[in-house]
Amino acid sequence: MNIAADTIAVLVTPSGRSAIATIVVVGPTADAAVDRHFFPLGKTNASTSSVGDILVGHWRDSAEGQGEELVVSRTGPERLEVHCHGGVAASRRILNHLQAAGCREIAWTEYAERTEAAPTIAAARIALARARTSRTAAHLLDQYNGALQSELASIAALLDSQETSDAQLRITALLATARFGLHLTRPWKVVIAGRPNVGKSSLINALVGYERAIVFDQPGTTRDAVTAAAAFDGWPVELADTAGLRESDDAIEREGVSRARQLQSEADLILLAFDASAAWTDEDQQLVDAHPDAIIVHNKCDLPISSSGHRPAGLKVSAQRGDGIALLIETIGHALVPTPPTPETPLLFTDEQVAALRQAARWIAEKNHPAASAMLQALLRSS
Ligand SMILES: Nc1nc2c(ncn2[C@@H]2O[C@H](COP(=O)(O)OP(=O)(O)OP(=O)(O)O)[C@@H](O)[C@H]2O)c(=O)[nH]1
Ligand SMILES: [Mg+2]
Repeated sequence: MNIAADTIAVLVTPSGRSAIATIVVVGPTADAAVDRHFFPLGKTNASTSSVGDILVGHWRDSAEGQGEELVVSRTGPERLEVHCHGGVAASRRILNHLQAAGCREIAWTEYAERTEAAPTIAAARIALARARTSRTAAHLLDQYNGALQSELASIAALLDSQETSDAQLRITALLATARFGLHLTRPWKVVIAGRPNVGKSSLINALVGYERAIVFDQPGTTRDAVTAAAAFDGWPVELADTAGLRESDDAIEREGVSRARQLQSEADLILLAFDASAAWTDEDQQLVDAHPDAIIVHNKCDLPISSSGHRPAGLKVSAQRGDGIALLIETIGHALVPTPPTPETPLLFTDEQVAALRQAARWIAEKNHPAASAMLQALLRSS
């Protein structure tokens, strides 16, 4: 049987462990490809089914016995869905059969791009699958429902009617959303830094609620950076515990300290931890001066607080007892997103969107309005 190559097969469920996997087969030869391997229990097969039909049967190739029992449903004139066992091997086997029957396999992301009405909508659908919290998903759902799309259309209309300064203002406002928007699919990076033995590992454990990092009463315990996924106030965070900052003769510890400094430079937010029961030192002050935007955390507040030295204001916590941890979590959430966007706010949430809008802004500044307009049109509509 000669089956044309413009029929596609795509796995639309994630490749994790799930009960059921769904493979969409769409194109002029979808029926023939499925009929090769699907043997229904009833009289109706893929070719003779009507839209809405759900068929139960077995999937096998000629060399196999019974094959796998599964369900095929017709969801369009040239569109079938195969619902099989959710294991990776089960869906792979069916995809291999469909490929051998002439279907072209594509990734679900490409399928989203082909089937959604516009690039920003497809991008939102792809990003939604990567959202880690319901709060980030809500903002992405707004974009899926057209918030960004309609803002881009308004800007394009302004450009077309020569209202370029308004268009420029709206683009600038949109670009300002990128810092937040890009984090909807990438966790904010929060690093806990401080001198050895102040309780950094204890803090990460208290913040994530389980024993992620080793806590020990010897300074220099944490060598390599330890990360944990968490969500604060609904914002996904990658929390990193790092080696205590000090000069050391130990090569491994030195490597840990250099890794700690590297992570600090990449962080969205730094928590500087100090031991409240110990005297405030010049080294402590140097750390605070080097990171003026950091959240200062005075740990071990269950012990008598040392009054020696000029200890700056900060959050008082006890990682060991849990005192102050709830307030610290709230403070982190607020520091990451001081003013969360209201529902339905248009947001830029991919690097491509940011690059395109920056380029459009440059073109408007250079008075090349047709190029800026074309850039927006490319974002608005699939080619
Ligand atoms: N009393 C008291 N002790 C604490 C508290 N937090 C940590 N400790 C103790 O302080 C010691 C060091 O704690 P860690 O969490 O390992 O400190 P660290 O900053 O990660 O240390 P390094 O990895 O060596 O840099 C341990 O003995 C902890 O039990 C606290 O809130 N109160
Ligand atoms: Mg540690």
